[in-house]
Amino acid sequence: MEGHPLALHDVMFIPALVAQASDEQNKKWLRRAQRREIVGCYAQTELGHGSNLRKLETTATYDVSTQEFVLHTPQITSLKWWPGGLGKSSNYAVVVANMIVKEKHLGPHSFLVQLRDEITHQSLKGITVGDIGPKLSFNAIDNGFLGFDNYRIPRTNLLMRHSRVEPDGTYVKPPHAKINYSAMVRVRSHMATGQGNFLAQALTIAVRYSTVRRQGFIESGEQEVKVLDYQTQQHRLFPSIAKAYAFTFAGYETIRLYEQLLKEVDTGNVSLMADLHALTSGLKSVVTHQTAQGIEQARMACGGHGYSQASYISEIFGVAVGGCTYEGENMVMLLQLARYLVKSVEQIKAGESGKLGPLVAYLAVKVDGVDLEKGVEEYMKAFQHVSRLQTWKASEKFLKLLKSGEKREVAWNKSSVELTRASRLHTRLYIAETFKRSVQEVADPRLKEVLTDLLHLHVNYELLDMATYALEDGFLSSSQLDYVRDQLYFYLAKIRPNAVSLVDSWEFSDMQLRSVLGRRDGNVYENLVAWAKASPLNKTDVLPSVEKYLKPMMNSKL
Ligand SMILES: CCCCC/C=C\C/C=C\C/C=C\C/C=C\C/C=C\CC/C=C/C(=O)SCCNC(=O)CCNC(=O)[C@H](O)C(C)(C)COP(=O)(O)OP(=O)(O)OC[C@H]1O[C@@H](n2cnc3c(N)ncnc32)[C@H](O)[C@@H]1OP(=O)(O)O
Ligand SMILES: Cc1cc2nc3c(=O)[nH]c(=O)nc-3n(C[C@H](O)[C@H](O)[C@H](O)COP(=O)(O)OP(=O)(O)OC[C@H]3O[C@@H](n4cnc5c(N)ncnc54)[C@H](O)[C@@H]3O)c2cc1C
Repeated sequence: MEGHPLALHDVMFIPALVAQASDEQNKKWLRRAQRREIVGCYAQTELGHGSNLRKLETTATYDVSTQEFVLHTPQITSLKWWPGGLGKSSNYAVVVANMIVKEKHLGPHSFLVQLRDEITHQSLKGITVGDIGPKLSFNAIDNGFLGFDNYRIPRTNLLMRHSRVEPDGTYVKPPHAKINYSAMVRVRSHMATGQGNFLAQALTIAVRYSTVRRQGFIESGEQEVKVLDYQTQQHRLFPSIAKAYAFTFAGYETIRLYEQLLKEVDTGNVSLMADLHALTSGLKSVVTHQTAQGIEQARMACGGHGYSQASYISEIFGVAVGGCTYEGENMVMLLQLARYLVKSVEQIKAGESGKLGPLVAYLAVKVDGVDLEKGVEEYMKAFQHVSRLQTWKASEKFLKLLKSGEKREVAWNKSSVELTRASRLHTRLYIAETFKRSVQEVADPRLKEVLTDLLHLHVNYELLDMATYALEDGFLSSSQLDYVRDQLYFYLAKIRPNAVSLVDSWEFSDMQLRSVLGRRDGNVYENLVAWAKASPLNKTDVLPSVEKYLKPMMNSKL
């Protein structure tokens, strides 16, 4: 769980080579990387800049006389800072640097750079590299820093699948300005399934423990109840079970889209890039945020024992919450999606609704009301309505400020909270729709029935959570919201008998979960005692600190 020092080799280094190095370059590097003859990482973020890539300070200046790039980090803030696996494990890196050719700044480009000797593993001359120190989590990964002192690499180490620098310094542009960002888009496409998996682990622990833990009574009786029978406990855990499934389904779709994008880019078609960038920016932000919230609720649902490291939930939280920051800070990424949404509104206003992509076509279609009792399709229309309402409101606010003479960037900043709200609602609609589509495709009738219950729980929970938007313009009445509440409580109770099976179906082994509370056999109490006895503090009855500190204090006459 604490991560693996070679994780970034597989997660970003190899994918960056696959997507950005030419076939000829990959003949030299890819097989070696796949065989782990060389170990690499993805070094982009700097001490002074992570979000704003256009301001990266590391430069790669082309020297036409030697046909080399000179890599340089001119000041402290230019040091690469954060890349996973960079500090100690990697001997190579894909380094993102601002490329300068014939004094022209050509923006961020990726280079393959050797950092350490392949035999001795010592850092090479001109390179300063090390570990950045302990973090909230991921402490088995050596996130590192990296500086270059006019460090030279061959021209051919610029990754040249999409753009090139010829020996004489002629620059051949890529087919899309942001094609060099593909390694990030890839990870973002995988994050919904990855985060769904973290959420699923925490829920497995909390749900299993909630069937072992007995406390209090619902009705007076002989035996105290399992805490999972409390409606509040179900409300804490079951909507997150639905989300873990929903995120996984949404993630499968974005992974498929990314694979399709890779193929299309190779044939020169970059039309999917903007859509996938917008979609994955929103999805990574909503999913990581909701996952962190869900894991924290799972921890609290385990009461005091949830706070013990024996639960292992705090470890899962630490790793998962990193996703709110890495691969693009969540607010920054929500604002990327918002750009796309505002552009869509502008297209509609210009009478070009026909040009809208399938995921935003609903922004042009007004719905007057819904009959929620007719089922999930009507809920989808309600989600569309609230997302459309907020997207139009936020866009109009921005466009009005622009019209009043504000600079574009200032108008944007003044509208940004509303814009991020629109992005979240749009993404939650997408998650609900992929959940619905995925459940429709399930062939096994018994499985379909249980997943349909989860889908119903999800749409009722989500709609209630968005109620302010739906009430704002009278789209939903308070009696409709009462119906949503009743449905929510109905599905909590309906899911209860299947709750343990739903988490067991994820098939985490005890070794994976590392949790005393979430043990498959349910023998929690005896193992908690064994776990406590194994604490290093219990190795001796009396600690050395007693002689050193306690006794002098206790014997003092003051
Ligand atoms: C088997 C695979 C496994 C994968 C597993 C991955 C995750 C699994 C989950 C859990 C993990 C499990 C175990 C853990 C193991 C390891 C940990 C995993 C990963 C951690 C590694 C982390 C790595 C990193 O963090 S790398 C650094 C990431 N950095 C960022 O994300 C920076 C964010 N900033 C940006 O991306 C950009 O600066 C920006 C915000 C997008 C702005 O870019 P800029 O150039 O300034 O452009 P703009 O002027 O704003 O926009 C111009 C125009 O371009 C459009 N645009 C921008 N980007 C893109 C793009 N990528 N594609 C297409 N279009 C783009 C933008 O929208 C705008 O368009 P417009 O003008 O039409 O509006
Ligand atoms: C666990 C972990 C692993 C990482 N792994 C890697 C790696 O392998 N390789 C790599 O290169 N990097 C890696 N990173 C770095 C990571 O990608 C960046 O930290 C991340 O992109 C955020 O950038 P930042 O640190 O500059 O945040 P900042 O941009 O400084 O964020 C600070 C605050 O400013 C706000 N903000 C910034 N810009 C804007 C804006 N335009 N509009 C509104 N608000 C804004 C943010 O929302 C945030 O609230 C990793 C980070 C972590 C935590």
